[in-house]
Amino acid sequence: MYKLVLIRHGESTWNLENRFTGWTDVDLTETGIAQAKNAGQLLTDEGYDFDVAYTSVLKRATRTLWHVLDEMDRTWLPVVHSWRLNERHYGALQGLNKAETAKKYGDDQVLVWRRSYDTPPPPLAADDERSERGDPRYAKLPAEQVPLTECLKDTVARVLPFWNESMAPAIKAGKRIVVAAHGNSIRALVKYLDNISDSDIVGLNIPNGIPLVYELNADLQPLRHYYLGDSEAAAKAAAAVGAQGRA
Ligand SMILES: O=C(O)[C@@H](CO)OP(=O)(O)O
Repeated sequence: MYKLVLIRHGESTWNLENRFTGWTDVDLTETGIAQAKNAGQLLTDEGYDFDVAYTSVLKRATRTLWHVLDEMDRTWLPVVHSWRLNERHYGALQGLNKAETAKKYGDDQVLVWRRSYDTPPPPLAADDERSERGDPRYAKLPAEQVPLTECLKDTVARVLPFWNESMAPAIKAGKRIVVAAHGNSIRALVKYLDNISDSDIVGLNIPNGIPLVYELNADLQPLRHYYLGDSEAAAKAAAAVGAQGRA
């Protein structure tokens, strides 16, 4: 049996301000730092240890990982960064307040933009100053691979090659891995692992900074999954994430 640990980053400044974030590179708040440290402490208390860590190229996930590894006295572990673990790109919604957007367009429309499997939010214009095209961290990608918007289906399509080519082989080689990523890149992975339908994935929300453990069989099929620590608190925090897009 293998174990895979997924952690959504701690609270970010734009989580606090309730703004659509996507690929915008905002930092953690003090609460977010405390959540990340707490996740590291929980993992230590429960006897977890890792051989390799994975994260995105965004600082809220990277710094979450740093705090987790620091708490575990594992700052020396190899860390693999990939843009493929980035948050789902939020297109022209990046920067807007979620509740205000729901006031303007309605809760149902915002739910579609936030959680539907295959309807992307309106795209950014390529020359919009918010576009990440031209950002040095994506310099090796062809410009058209730097998204202007994404639905979850698009995110699944770019997370899965990384799972298949890097993470899954590492797990099968016996490496214990921890992944610090984002609400929707984790939803993409969970949808694939648990084979969740396009309609059921709408109801899945991932809370900040709580380790989500997947137990996998030899073929990397999930046997069970659970949040470490207080499961009621995790369920409440996930429901609160769901409510962020209401007017
Ligand atoms: O804004 C975002 O990028 C994500 C995660 O914070 O939000 P949501 O939960 O609305 O998909």
